[in-house]
Amino acid sequence: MSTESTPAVTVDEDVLRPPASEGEAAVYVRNACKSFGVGKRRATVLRNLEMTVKKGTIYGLLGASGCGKTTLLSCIVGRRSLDSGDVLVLGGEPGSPESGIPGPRVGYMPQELALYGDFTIKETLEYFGRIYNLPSAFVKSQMEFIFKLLDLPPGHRYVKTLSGGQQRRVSFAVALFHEPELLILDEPTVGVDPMLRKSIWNHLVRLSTDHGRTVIITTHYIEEARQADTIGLMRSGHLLAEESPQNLLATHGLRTLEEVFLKLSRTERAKKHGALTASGRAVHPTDSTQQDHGHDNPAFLCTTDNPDATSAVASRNRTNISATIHEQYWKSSKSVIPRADEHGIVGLTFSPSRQNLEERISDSQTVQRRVGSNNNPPNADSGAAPFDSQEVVHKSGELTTGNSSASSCSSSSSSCDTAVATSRPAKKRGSRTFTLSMPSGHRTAALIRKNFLITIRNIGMFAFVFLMPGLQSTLFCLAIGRDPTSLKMAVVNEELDPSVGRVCNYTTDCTYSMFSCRYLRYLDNATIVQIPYQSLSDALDATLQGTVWGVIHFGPNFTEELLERQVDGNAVDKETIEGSRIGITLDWSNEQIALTLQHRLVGGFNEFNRNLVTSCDYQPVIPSIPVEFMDPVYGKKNPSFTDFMAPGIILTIAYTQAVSLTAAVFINERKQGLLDRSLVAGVRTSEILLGHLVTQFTVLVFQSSVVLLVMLLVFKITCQGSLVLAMFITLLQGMCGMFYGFVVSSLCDQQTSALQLSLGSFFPNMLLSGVLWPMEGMSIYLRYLSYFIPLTHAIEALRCIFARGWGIDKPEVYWGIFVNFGWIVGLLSVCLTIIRIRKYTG
Ligand SMILES: Nc1ncnc2c1ncn2[C@@H]1O[C@H](COP(=O)(O)OP(=O)(O)OP(=O)(O)O)[C@@H](O)[C@H]1O
Repeated sequence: MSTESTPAVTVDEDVLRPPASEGEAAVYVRNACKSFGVGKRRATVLRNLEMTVKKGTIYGLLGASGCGKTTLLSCIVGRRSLDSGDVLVLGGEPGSPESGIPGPRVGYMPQELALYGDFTIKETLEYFGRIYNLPSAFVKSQMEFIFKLLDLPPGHRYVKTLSGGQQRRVSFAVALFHEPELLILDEPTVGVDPMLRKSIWNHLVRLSTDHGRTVIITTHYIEEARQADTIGLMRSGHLLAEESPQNLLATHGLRTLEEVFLKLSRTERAKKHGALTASGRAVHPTDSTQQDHGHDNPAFLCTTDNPDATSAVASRNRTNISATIHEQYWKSSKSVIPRADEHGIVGLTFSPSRQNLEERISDSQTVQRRVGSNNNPPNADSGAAPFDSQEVVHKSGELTTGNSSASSCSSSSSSCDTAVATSRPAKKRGSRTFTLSMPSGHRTAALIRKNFLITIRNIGMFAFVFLMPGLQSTLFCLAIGRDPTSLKMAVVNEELDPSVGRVCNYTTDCTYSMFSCRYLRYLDNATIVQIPYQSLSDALDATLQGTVWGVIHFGPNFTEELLERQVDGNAVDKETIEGSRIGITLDWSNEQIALTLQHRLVGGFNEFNRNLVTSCDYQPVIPSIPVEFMDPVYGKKNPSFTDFMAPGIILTIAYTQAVSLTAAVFINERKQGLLDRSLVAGVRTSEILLGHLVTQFTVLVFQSSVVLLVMLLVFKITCQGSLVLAMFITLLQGMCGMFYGFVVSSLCDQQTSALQLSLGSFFPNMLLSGVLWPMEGMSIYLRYLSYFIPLTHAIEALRCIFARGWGIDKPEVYWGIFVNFGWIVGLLSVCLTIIRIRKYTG
């Protein structure tokens, strides 16, 4: 690899030290037990497993599918915890600052691809470079090197367009990229051709022998593991052997590792058979070495195998084991200080005291040199800021600080050894160091950038985010709340001559004799389409057939009877009343349409009546009722249903869009292994949440603005009050949806269950919150329930702003805001609790 382009940075002289001495252990596992499931479904995957990975060596972990390799690795990188037993990684328990896990001291390649399909190869490496805060010069030179080493396709190629083997190589490149002290690779050579496999192994050997890196690798190609320093042959959750390949072959007198593995498996099966026969239990003849589902050999029973084991015994065992392991570890290990600092990468470093650290920093300032090879990826802050001030550790009342380049400049490892050795006995098992961690700026910025890029690059997602809200609000305004038009009504006018088809010859003449025709003129033609019928029976039949929505019927003497009624007032007989009646028969199967027709027919009669008085000087046909509706206090006299529904629709769009964008964020990343990779790299859940929060909030502001603009400007929905307040309530509602989405996303493992939970919230929200129908129409019990729904109060508040022009001083408005805030805080707490319980914490 070229050394020309590497920048001058501050590093420790000790960084390029030779491989670690025999006694040093990078990973130390004792009595590891791990089970999945509960009760009868409980399956033990790791059984009292013991493993020692020496520093500066390659450890090949081999075993049949399902024997627990991935589970073991996930416990080593701290993504899962053991039921009992201990793991020490680089001098500390995973998750403790001493171990450097999570953080840049470890490079982890999970079994899943763990890549963003919408990133190019170059962007992928740059992204992880940003996560690790690597300087751009280092990223550039390292990229050249890695592209050549792994024979990667051109950097502009999108990951999703690569072949399976190419994608695995990119995933491998990510693990290698920052040149970590410990590489944990879960099947990196799957789907890789033999030539490239050889070059990968050569590179791993170079990393361990020349630069003292430690590698743990699982592979199904047993023979390629000959190049490893140590091989762990794993079966049924424990190691059958842990030896160098040469020793294994020599001891068993066999030619291949595969033969050794089969021999050991058979021996163990025979032991198991013996043990079970002795205990009177049958062994299934098809028990295979190829498919490993655990076994019941009492010799390998973990405490967790026995569900009845008392917690006291388990706890006592654990304490004894813990005490022993620590003693053994610190005896066997040379106990160098954890070396995140050795690489000059930002990381948590345990140090016995602030004073000691400061001494080391002051020493280090004299040791500056140009990096001779790329095995020491420097921190972007190298030489400028010795401390990553965001990573501050409180331990036993002391303040110690995570350090990048500064502590890497410590004068010598032996002084560090002394420092750690003296501090070690003070460490109490189980008293996990409390880490005060503010979200880091560079990681959060990288996550936000990543979220935006993914949103923009994914066409489906882009359309959903940027076009959907406008489309939804347009569709709502066009489809909902408008009055129905072109409703066919049969007209049977027996005043007219049947021989000419009973069609009115309209005229504006006041003396025109037929009131029936005069009335029909005042009907709203846009709403009612009049279809003449010869007889009442035909018209009723047409209504029964669904051809028309109803019938308007005038008797043969309609005009005379009406005039008689006008003259005689209340003294008319029953026959006159019936003869002067306009008979309306309606199809009420569609209430909204029938109500519209009723409204128009009555309205038309009022117009006809008024016109007779004003234009033609007639007396009113019927005396008007003594009720008059004055101008409304709020709203319009004839509001459209759209006005009523608009606030609810605006808030529903904001809520559902936010839920649908966030409900799957963790699920996707978790399934693809991206969450594990990010968390092992040192990304914190708070940063992931913050990253999504910033991205989604930006999207939400855009979406809410579009919805309000479409509704208010394009479709002229009335807003009497403050637009800023309306926007604020819409954003709050969107945030409720966002946090509900985060809860769903952290709770569900599958997209289908996330979808069900999201949809499950949509309908109760919609139906109970008063979006579709006034709350006053609900039963009193249902109303109480609806008061707990976040949408209910927000809709009420927005309606008051839109229709009444009220401000924040009114209880209806500020109550809507309070309730939304309450929901946001509640949902955030639930989300954080789930994350903590389900161990997504970084
Ligand atoms: N979350 C889980 N819940 C239940 N069982 C699990 C879970 N994860 C793993 N297992 C089970 O634990 C066993 C060991 O799985 P693991 O993935 O560790 O095997 P492996 O040796 O890595 O296999 P492979 O080589 O095929 O990847 C398997 O039987 C698997 O079904």
